[in-house]
Amino acid sequence: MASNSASQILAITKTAPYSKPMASRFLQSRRPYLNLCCLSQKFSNDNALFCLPNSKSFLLAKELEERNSNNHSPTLREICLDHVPGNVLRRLEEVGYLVPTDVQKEALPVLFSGNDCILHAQTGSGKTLTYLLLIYSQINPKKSAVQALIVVPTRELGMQITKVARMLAAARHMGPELEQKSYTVMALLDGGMLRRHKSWLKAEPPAIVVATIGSLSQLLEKQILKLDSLRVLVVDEVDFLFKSSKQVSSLRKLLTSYSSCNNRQTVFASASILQHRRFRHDCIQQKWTKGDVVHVHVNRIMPMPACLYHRFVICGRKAKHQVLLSLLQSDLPESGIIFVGEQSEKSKKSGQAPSTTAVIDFLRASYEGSLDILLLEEDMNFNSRAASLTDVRKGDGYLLVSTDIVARGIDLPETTHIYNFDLPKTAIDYLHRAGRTCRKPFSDKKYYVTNIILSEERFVLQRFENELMFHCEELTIETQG
Ligand SMILES: Nc1ncnc2c1ncn2[C@@H]1O[C@H](COP(=O)(O)OP(=O)(O)OP(=O)(O)O)[C@@H](O)[C@H]1O
Repeated sequence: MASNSASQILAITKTAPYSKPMASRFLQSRRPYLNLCCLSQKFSNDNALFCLPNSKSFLLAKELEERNSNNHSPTLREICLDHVPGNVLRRLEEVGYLVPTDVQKEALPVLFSGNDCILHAQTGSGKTLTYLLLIYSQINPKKSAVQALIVVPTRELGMQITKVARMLAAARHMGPELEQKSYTVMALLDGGMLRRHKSWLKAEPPAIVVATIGSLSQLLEKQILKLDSLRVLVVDEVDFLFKSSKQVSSLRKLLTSYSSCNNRQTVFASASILQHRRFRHDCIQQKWTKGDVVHVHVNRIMPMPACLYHRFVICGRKAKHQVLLSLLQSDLPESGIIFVGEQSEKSKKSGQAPSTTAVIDFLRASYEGSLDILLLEEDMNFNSRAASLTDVRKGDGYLLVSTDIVARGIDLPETTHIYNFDLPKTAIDYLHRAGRTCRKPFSDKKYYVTNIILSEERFVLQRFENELMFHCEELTIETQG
């Protein structure tokens, strides 16, 4: 460790066990000494620079270093060493993934030892990185064949996972021996440009494919996509896919006919696997996985993250919009998602506008805050859906009005508030909607889920509370007009 007390800048070497959030948490416990807003950090290959604002910095850095030497909790690098290529590990550190989350700590050793795995951990706990690291440990970039396949329920989630997979593959510090060949990742998602994908698949199959089941099935049936060299198969949001009557038969076929569990490692991931013992049994019976599949269940007594704070407001149907507005005015979210129920077929047939439109129109007319008001729902075309998510990710702050289409897997870490304008249908849907916030694994900030309900819906919410073991606090709102 080197210190420069004049400028109070410290260079701490061998900081691998410390991520920015972890260092921040440590320093936060010494808040009287520090104004954390002034803390910044830069990572190079193995070193980090902590810029600390006052004369206590040397002391703190020394303590950090001591902890460093006493710390037995393995870093992500230590867990992945000998399995994941060095260029991917360096990329991990460049983007700030240094300390493993609980699911990464528990599941990666199991996965690296070759077991099939049911990854069952809270929303926002880092399951994506877990299975991507397994994939990078297994695939050979020099081989031109599909070696890993990730199946997802929606185009939006597929785009997000493709981005993370490509980000890990984009190694800037590769040695000359690795520079010639990098990992290729293809997104085969509903609404994509399938003709272009077909020629690409034939000419030079990518190492990793991220796919929705519909697009995937078409290409498998036409034998344009072959899975002979498949080493890892991941099914993300597995409970959702098995529940979907449209997708389940194609999924079963993929798991047993197009490839065999004996020739691949299989990973099923979700924050909600109901009757998980039964599911594991089915996995083995149906030969979706090998017989020694491991159920990695993290935080089993707490299905939802502890940093979520749940509230409800009871009001009449006509007052809901006004209550939402009052909540936005008092909460001042950094960014928020407003979940609205899907339009029923009956209401569609009668030519009524969907509830999302009514909420959007109301907010555009009445909301005077600085957040962008955006819409994302199934009935929009794929380009408009992508445009909404791009706008959301621009980082200027948003209020995203959406249906359950964004409830599964979508990672928008800036979201501080969730509003259930309409209650979800099931406790599992509640869990996934709520899980669109609280997505910074080492943060101890509080995040809010607020339910705007009619008095007769109170028992439904109470049922969710019992099932998911959380407490929801009543809020009274004074509305204008
Ligand atoms: N080791 C890590 N250190 C810091 N941040 C991490 C780490 N692992 C994952 N993250 C971040 O945590 C967030 C949530 O991760 P991810 O999307 O994988 O959650 P998930 O478990 O798949 O959640 P869901 O069940 O909702 O899909 C992401 O923003 C990701 O970048």
